[in-house]
Amino acid sequence: MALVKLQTQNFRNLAPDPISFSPSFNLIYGANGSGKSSVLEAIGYLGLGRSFRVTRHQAVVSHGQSKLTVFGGLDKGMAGTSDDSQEPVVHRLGIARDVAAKETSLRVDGEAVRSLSALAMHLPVSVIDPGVFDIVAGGPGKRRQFLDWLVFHVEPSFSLTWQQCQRVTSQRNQTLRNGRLDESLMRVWDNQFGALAETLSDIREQVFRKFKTAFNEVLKELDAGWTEGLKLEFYPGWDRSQSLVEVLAGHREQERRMGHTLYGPNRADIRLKLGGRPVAETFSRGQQKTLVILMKIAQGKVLSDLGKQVTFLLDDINAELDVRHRIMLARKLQELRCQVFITSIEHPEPDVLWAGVDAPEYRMFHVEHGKLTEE
Ligand SMILES: Nc1ncnc2c1ncn2[C@@H]1O[C@H](COP(=O)(O)OP(=O)(O)OP(=O)(O)O)[C@@H](O)[C@H]1O
Repeated sequence: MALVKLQTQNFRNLAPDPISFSPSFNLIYGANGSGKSSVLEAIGYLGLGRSFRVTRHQAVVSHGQSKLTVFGGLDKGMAGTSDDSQEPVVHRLGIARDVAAKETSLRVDGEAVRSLSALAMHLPVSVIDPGVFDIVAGGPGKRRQFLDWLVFHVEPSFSLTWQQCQRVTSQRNQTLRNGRLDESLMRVWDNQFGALAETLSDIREQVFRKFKTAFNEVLKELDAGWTEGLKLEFYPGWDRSQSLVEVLAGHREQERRMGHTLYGPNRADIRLKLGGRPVAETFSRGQQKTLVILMKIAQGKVLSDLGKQVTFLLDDINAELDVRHRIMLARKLQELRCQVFITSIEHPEPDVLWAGVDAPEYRMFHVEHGKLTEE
C-alpha cells in the first residue's frame, strides 16, 4: 500500500492543508528550516507511531499547542502501476497525541484501535536518514531494531510475543536486583522467558534467512570487489545448541552480580563480518554506508516479494551519499516498486537519477514555511 493523502494538525511547522502524494516517487525540496524533514517525520509518525528524529512527542507538537494529529489515506499500490488521482483511498489511518494528558489515540478506517501495530502493519515505513548508518557502525540494538522491523512486517504476530518477552525480561531483571535471590521465583521467570525466547528467536531466524537470501541477491547484482567474503550471521542472544533455560541456570551468579538478563533475545544481533572481523573495524565509512543502503534495499525486496509495498523516507541523503549511490538506490527502489519520498535542499534532478532509463511516475513539491506546493 502507498500513502497518497496526508493531513496534519499542529505538527511542527506544517500547514494543515491536505496533500496528495504519488504512490511512486515524491521529490520534496526547500530551503533549510522550511519543513522537508517534518513532512517525512509526519509520515513516519503514522507508520512507526513515533518520531524517527526525536524521542519526546512534546518536540513534535507545534509550539504553543498541546495536541497534534496526523491523518493518512492509503491506496492499494503497487507503485508505478496506478494513476493515483484515479485510485481510491482504501484505508484511513489516524493518530492523535495529547502531550499534556500523555495520551495517544489511534484510528484505522474510523475505528479506534489500541495497538500501534494495527497502524504500522498497513504502512511499512523505512527511514534512510543520516542516523541510519549506525546500523553498521553502532551497537547491536540498532541491528536488532532493523531486523525486528522486518520480522514484524513479515509476521505481525511477532509483536505480541515480543511485548510479552519484554515484560518477562523486566520482571526477571527486578528479581535479579532484589538483594537475596529467590531461586524458586527465578526458575518460574526462566521457564516463561525461555519459552517466549525460543518462539521469538525461531521467528527472527526464519525472517533473517529470507533477508540474507535477498541481501546476497542484491550484493551479486552490485558485483563490488570490496564485499567479497562479507558474512552476515544471526546471533539469537545465546548459543542455541543449549536451551536458554540451561544457559540462564549456568550463569545465575554472573547475572545476579550484573543485575540484569545477559542471555536471550534481548541480546540478539546481526553480525556483519569480513575475514572474521566486524566490518565496522575494516570497512571505510563510505563502504559502511553502502552496506546499510544494500541492507535496506534487501528489506524492501523481502516485503516486495511478499506483495507488500514499503514506503521509504530518504531524508537529507544528498549530504551522505554521492550521486552514484543515490542513483543506485533510487533505481533499486523503483525496481522493487516501493513508494519513495526524497528530500533535498537543491531543486531535484530527476534527469540525473534516471538518466538513460525510464523514470518512474513522480510528483515534485516545493516546501516553504511548512506549506507544500506541487510543481
Ligand atoms: N514544535 C515545533 N513547532 C513549530 N515549529 C517547529 C517545531 N519544531 C521545529 N520547528 C521549526 O520547523 C521548521 C522545519 O524544520 P525541519 O527540520 O522540517 O526543516 P527542514 O526543511 O528539514 O530543514 P533542514 O534542511 O535544515 O534540515 C524549522 O524552522 C524549525 O525551527
